[in-house]
This record gives sequence, structure tokens and C-alpha cells, in this order.
Amino acid sequence: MHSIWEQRHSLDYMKDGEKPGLETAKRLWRTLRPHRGKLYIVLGLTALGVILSLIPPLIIRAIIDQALAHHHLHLLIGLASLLVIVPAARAILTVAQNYLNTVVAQGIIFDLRTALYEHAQDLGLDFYTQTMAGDIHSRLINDLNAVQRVLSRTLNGLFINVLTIVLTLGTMFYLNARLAIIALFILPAFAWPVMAYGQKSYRVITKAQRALSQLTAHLEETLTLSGILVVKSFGTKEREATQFRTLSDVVRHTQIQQSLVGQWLGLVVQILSAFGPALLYGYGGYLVLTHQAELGTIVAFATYLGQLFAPASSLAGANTTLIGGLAVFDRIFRFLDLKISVPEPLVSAPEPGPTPQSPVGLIFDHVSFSYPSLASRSSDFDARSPERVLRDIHFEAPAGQLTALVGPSGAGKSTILALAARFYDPDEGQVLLAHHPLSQYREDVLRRVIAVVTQEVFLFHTTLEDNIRYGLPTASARDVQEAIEAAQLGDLVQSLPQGLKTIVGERGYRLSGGEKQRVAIARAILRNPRILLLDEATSSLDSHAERLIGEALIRLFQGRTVIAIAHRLSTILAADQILVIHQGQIVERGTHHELLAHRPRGLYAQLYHEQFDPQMPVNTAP
Ligand SMILES: Nc1ncnc2c1ncn2[C@@H]1O[C@H](COP(=O)(O)OP(=O)(O)OP(=O)(O)O)[C@@H](O)[C@H]1O
Repeated sequence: MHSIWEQRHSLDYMKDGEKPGLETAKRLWRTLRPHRGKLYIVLGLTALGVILSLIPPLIIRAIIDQALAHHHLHLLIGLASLLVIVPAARAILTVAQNYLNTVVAQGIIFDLRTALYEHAQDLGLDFYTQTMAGDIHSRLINDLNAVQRVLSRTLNGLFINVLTIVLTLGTMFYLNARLAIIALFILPAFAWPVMAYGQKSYRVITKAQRALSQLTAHLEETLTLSGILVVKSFGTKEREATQFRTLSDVVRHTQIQQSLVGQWLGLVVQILSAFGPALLYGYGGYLVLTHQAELGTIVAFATYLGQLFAPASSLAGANTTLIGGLAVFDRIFRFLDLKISVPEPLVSAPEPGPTPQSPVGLIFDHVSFSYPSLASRSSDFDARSPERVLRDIHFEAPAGQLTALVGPSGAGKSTILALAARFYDPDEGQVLLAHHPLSQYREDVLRRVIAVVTQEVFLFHTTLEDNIRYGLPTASARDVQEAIEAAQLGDLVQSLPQGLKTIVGERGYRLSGGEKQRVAIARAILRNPRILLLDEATSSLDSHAERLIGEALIRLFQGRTVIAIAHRLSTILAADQILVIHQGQIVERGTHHELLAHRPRGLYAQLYHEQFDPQMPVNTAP
């Protein structure tokens, strides 16, 4: 059985699947496009460094075969000085190369981080309801850290090592072809362990990444204010800690595995590399004895051989981590490929109405809807869950009027608001704003026209003023003040230690439920939307708070088209039309008085008597 954690770890639907291959590499190359200029410089410096590393053995060879053999003191001094100058030049080059390399890597990470964030913003709400926050954060933090590693160590390392091997072998052939062939024969022995290691490494790296992202997700869920509140209230500390230990243990294991996986390969490589010098000195010594080669050449060869095996063995590692490295990019690319469920049109339908203030209505034209299922995410076919949440919803929210949605829990009211805000697109039918489906408007146009006030008010960890200004940062101080007055927040602002500059939100000053709702109302008033989608809070408030909200809402409703999920008697009484939703359909419609008069035994009458019976508290939630 899958543990609950596996089920909750929902980004797993992007199965890590097959090994990343040429496609990932090609795409990576395309991603590097803006950085290619600098990248070529890095590669140029790297190549220069490799060439410089080939020079000292040649100098040693000249010292032995020329300066010492012919007792040439000046030449000896000159060559010895070169033995200092060349490595020094190489060291300087390495510094420049490392610096540039980091600049390029960080530039790429910056681009990817931005692309990931912007794509995450564009993903539909369905993505967020199905994905744990920690998972998303893990993509943006852990995976990008891995990118740095891959770019600076793996890719650059790979280039250095390949170049070193090619140039060293070339030089060796130039010096003595027969000896070079010996060196060449030893190299293929590296290929087999390298290939075996590659596959294992890929598996372990993806496992390690996944374990880490599960751990992060657990942290994010249980160590936030809301999470820890649930944990504390249900006394599940021990259970969550056990879960944490289990996940942490997986991380420990996979990390150890990851660091161990290349070790045995190193062992094989070390043993193999011991054969090289033995063969070289044996056969090379014979060539010197038989005057077929000079001593200096053999010594230079020995040095080259050392230089050859080192990159060959790390190339084995680089090659294998290359697959793992590509896996990191693969995960990132898969995230970037997640389908956006509500795509924006290239050209927007015009902003409705003759003036930006003119009232405008919204029409639901035979709309049916089911929530997107996980299966639809990575594939092209649009698999919706078979269960219809809305069926043939047809109504007009006329300009400047208040439409109230009522109905039992789970009837589909919030879903209607979500479609009206274009958080989702309907499966059938369309939602029309001034004769155009919502999908024909660009998001900025839509957000200027339509504002949403949800039940749950989220405040950012910043000042009260910034929270109110969130939708319109450019609003004048006077407009902000007016919104505050209209939302009945004046007294609250006065009473706060630093007034509007008081920090609120998760870690700031805690506002009460009613106060938060009024902040949300102030936000909406300031935005001055022509269409307001409101989910009235269900929480019971004392009569004072209730009256303040009521007054704030009256101001908010004025002159706007409003669709409200109504939980308050005053809202349903004020409504120009009430739509009664039941099991995803509109089952009754009319004003409060019409509904009570014409259908005294209908669902509305029943709900009304249950919720708003004069004997009962006015705003009890259903
Ligand atoms: N993101 C989602 N994914 C899948 N199904 C969902 C999602 N949100 C809601 N549903 C389902 O859709 C149906 C309608 O839910 P909706 O939230 O619209 O009802 P509601 O009338 O607003 O209920 P309430 O008054 O309790 O908020 C419910 O059966 C619910 O389980």
C-alpha cells in the first residue's frame, strides 16, 4: 500500500520516467543561447589552460635531452624558469576561468529560476490544489542548486577532461607512436565500468532528489502556522515526527548511496592506472637501452600518462554524473512543460464598455464543468475527471446588479465563481463578458474588470497599507483613506500601534477574522472593479463586527455587477436575483420574495428557514 506521504507527494505524477537523452541535451543547449558568448570564452580559456598543462613535460624532456645531455647551462636556467612561468600563467588563467564559469552558471540559473517562477504563476489553480507547496519550492530551490553543480563541475569538467585526453594523446603520438599506442590500449578498459556506473548513478540521483523534495514538502506542511496548529490540536506531534524521521532516513540513505556509488569505480580505475607506468617504464626502458628512444621522452611520457589517467578517471565520473546532471535539467524542463490549463490569448478582446467605468454584465451560457484530473497534466489529451461538478449552468449577471448564489455545501457555488473569474475554463458552453468568452481576454484586462474576494483572506507579511494597496500599488493616499473608511477600517487603523504602517500577516500583527474580511473589502474597493465575485465568509461574527461588514459590503456593492455566494441575510434580501444551486445545477431562481411566494416548499425556502429563521442567529453557516 502506498503511504499517505507518497500520495500527498503529488508532483510525482511527473514520473521521472526514462533516462534523459539527446532531447534534454539539445534543449539545454538552446537554453544556453543567451550565454553562449561568455560560454565560448570560458571554453577558450579552458582550452588554453589544457594546452599550458601540456608544456611542462616538454620542458622536462628538453632539460634532459638537450640542456643536460649537451651541458647547456643557459638553456637549463631558461627552461627551469619556464617551469615556474607556465604553471603560474595557468593558475592565473584558472582563476579567470572559474570566475567566468560562475558568472555563466549563475546567469543560467537566474534565467531558469525566473522561467520556473513565471510558469508556476501561469499554472492553473488545479495545479495548486493537486500539488504540495513544498514540492514546488523544491523545484525552485533544490533543483536549481543542483544546476549550479552540474554546470560548473560536470559540464565544464567534461570539456576539460575530453580536451586533455585528446591533446595529451596527440602529443604522445607526436613524441613516440609506439609508446602512445600502449597508453591508448589501456583507455578502453575504462569504458565498461563507466557505462555501468552511469545507469546506477542516474537512479540514485533521481531517488535522492525525490527524497529531498518529500522532506521539504513535509517541513512546509507541518511547520507553518496553519500546519502546526492542526498538529498541536490533534496531538499528532509524535506521528508527524516519526514520518519526518522516516523521510529523513530515506534522504540519509540516498545521500550516502549517492556518494558511495562512484567509489568502486574509482578503485577499478586506480588499479588500472597502476598498469600504465609499469608498462611504460618496462617497454620505454627497453627502447632507451636499445637506443630507439631518448630518456627525456620516456620521462615526459610518464608525466603525460599521469595526466592522462587522472582526467580519464574523473571523466568516468563526469560522464556518469552527466546523465544525472541531465536528469536535473529534465526535471526542470518537465515542470516548464506542464500544461497551462487556462492559456492566454495572444491578442486580447477589447476592454468592455464605452468607458472604463461603465457597468458590464457576465453571462454563463450553458456551462458544464468538471475539474481537470491529474492525467491531463503532462499529456496532450484533455482528460477531465468524469464527474460533472456543474451541468448546464445558464444565467446572466446583469450589469450593476447583485446575483446571489445559495445552495447546500458542495453544490458547486465556489466552482461557479471560479469559472466567472476564469480560474478554470468550462468543458462545455462559455462564460461571456461583453459578448466575448473570458478566454479571449488577456489576464491583465480581465483582472482590471473582475475582482475576487474570497472567504479566506490571505494577508502578506507586510504593512497593512501595502496589503490594502496590493491590487493597486499606485493608488493615491486619499483613495486608500477612502477605501479604509468605506470598509469600516478607520477605528482599527487608529488603534494599531503604527497605524497603516503596522506589519500584519502570518508573522505580524494578527487581525481578527472580521477585520481581515474588511481589509479584503478595502482592497477590492480600492481596485474599483466593475465585476465583483464575492464569497461571503461563513464564520459567525458578533453583532458589532457583523454590522461593520454589512456596511462595508453595501459600499462595495454600489454600482457594480456582483455575483456573491451569500451567507448573510442582508445580501440575499438585497439580491436582484437568487440562483439556487443543487448538485451542480440551477434548480430555482428569482428574488427572495418570489422564491418564498412561488415555491414555499422549494429548496430555497428550506435553506432559508434552516439558516435565516428569525429565531436563529442571522448568519449561521449551512
Ligand atoms: N479543486 C477541485 N478539484 C476537484 N473537485 C473539486 C475541487 N473543488 C471542488 N471540487 C468538488 O466540486 C464540487 C462542488 O464544490 P464547490 O466548492 O463548488 O461547492 P460549494 O457549493 O461552493 O460548497 P461550499 O458551500 O461547501 O463551499 C464538490 O463535490 C467538490 O468536492
